[in-house]
Amino acid sequence: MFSFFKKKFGGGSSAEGAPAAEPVVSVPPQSDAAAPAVVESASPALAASKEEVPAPRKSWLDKLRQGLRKTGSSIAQVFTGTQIDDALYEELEAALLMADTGVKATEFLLEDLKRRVKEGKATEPAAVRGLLIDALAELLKPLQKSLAIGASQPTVMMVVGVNGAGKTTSIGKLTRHLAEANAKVLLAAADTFRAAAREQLAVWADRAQVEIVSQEGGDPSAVTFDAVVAGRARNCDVVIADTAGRLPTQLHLMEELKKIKRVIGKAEASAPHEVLLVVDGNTGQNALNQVKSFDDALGLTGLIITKLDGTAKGGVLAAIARERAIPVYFIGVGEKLEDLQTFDAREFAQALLE
Ligand SMILES: Nc1nc2c(ncn2[C@@H]2O[C@H](COP(=O)(O)OP(=O)(O)OP(=O)(O)O)[C@@H](O)[C@H]2O)c(=O)[nH]1
Repeated sequence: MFSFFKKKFGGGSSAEGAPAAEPVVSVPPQSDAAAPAVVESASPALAASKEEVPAPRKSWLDKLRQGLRKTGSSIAQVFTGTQIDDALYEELEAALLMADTGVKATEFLLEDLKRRVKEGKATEPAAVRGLLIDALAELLKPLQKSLAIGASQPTVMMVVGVNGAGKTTSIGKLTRHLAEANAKVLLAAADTFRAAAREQLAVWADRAQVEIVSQEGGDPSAVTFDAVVAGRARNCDVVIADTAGRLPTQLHLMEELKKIKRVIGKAEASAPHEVLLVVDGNTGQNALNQVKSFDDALGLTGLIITKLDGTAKGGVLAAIARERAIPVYFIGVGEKLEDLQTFDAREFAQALLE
C-alpha cells in the first residue's frame, strides 16, 4: 500500500515522516506504537526549519492562515490582556463558541488548557495562547491521516455531500494530483440528473487526461457499477464516483446513496474502500451535523473540508474531532489545483491561532 500524497503535497498530514521524495508506506498517524518516531516528525512546522516547505504547500498555508483569520483574530483578542483570570477563560469560551467549536469541544479545550496552564506555570496570557495551540493540535490529531491507495486495485472511492459543498471540484483536483503521480484514474459521473455536473466532471477528466464513465438520466448505481467493472478490467489504480448533492434530510436520496454503496460492493466485494464526505467548512456546526448524518447512513472513511478560505467558523474541526472523529484527508482553500492539500493537526492549530 502506498500514498501519493506525501510526495505530491510535500508534507502536511502524512504521518509517515519519511523523506518526501518517494511514495511511502502509509502508516495511520494514530498508530503511535507502530511508528513513534514518525509521528514526532510529522509536523511540517517542525520540519520547516530543516527542509524547505514546497512552494505550493507554502502558498496554500498562507491562504489557510489568511482564510482562518476571521476565526483566529477573535480568539487571539482574548490573549491581549495582562492577566490569566476567570475573565480570560470566559472570553475564550465565548470566542471558541462563536467560532463554531461547539459546546463539547469548547469545554474539553478549556479544561485541557487550564491543566496545561497549571502544569506549565504560565503567568502571561501570551503563553496561554501557545498552550491553546498545543491543546488544539492534540485534539485534532486523530483527524490526521493520509489517504492510502494501492491496497486494492482499483481503490474505489465514493464521494458524497450536500449541494455545492465542493465535491466535483475536489474530485477534479484529487484526480489531477493522482494522475500527475502516475496513478491510473477512472471517474464515474454518478450524478445522472444534472447535465452541468457531468460536464463539470468531464472538464476535470479532460484536464487530467483520465477516462470517465457518464450517462444521461438512468440509475446512478448502474453507472457506478459499470465504472468499477471497467476500472478493474482496465487495471485502474483508482475509481472515483461523484454523486449528486443531497441533504441528509432527503431520505429517499440518502437511500439512493446507500444503494450506490451496496451496488459498488456487488461489483467489487471489498469496495468501496473509501466513502468520502465533502463538507463546506464555512457552514460551521451544520458541517458537524452533516458529518454525523452521512456517517450514520453510509459509514464514512474520510472527510474533505472545503472553503476554509475566509471563514469565521474554523473551530468546527475541533467539534468534529471531539464528536465524530473521522479522518480529514484534505483541506480546500480555493478553486485552484494547489488549493487542496493534506491536513496536519499542528499546522492547522498554528494557522488558526498564531
Ligand atoms: N472559495 C472556495 N470555493 C470552492 C472551494 N471548493 C469548491 N469551491 C467552489 O464551490 C462551488 C461548488 O463546487 P462544486 O464542486 O460544483 O460542488 P458540488 O458539491 O459538486 O456541487 P453539486 O454538484 O451541486 O452537488 C464552485 O464554484 C467551486 O469552485 C474552496 O475550497 N474554496
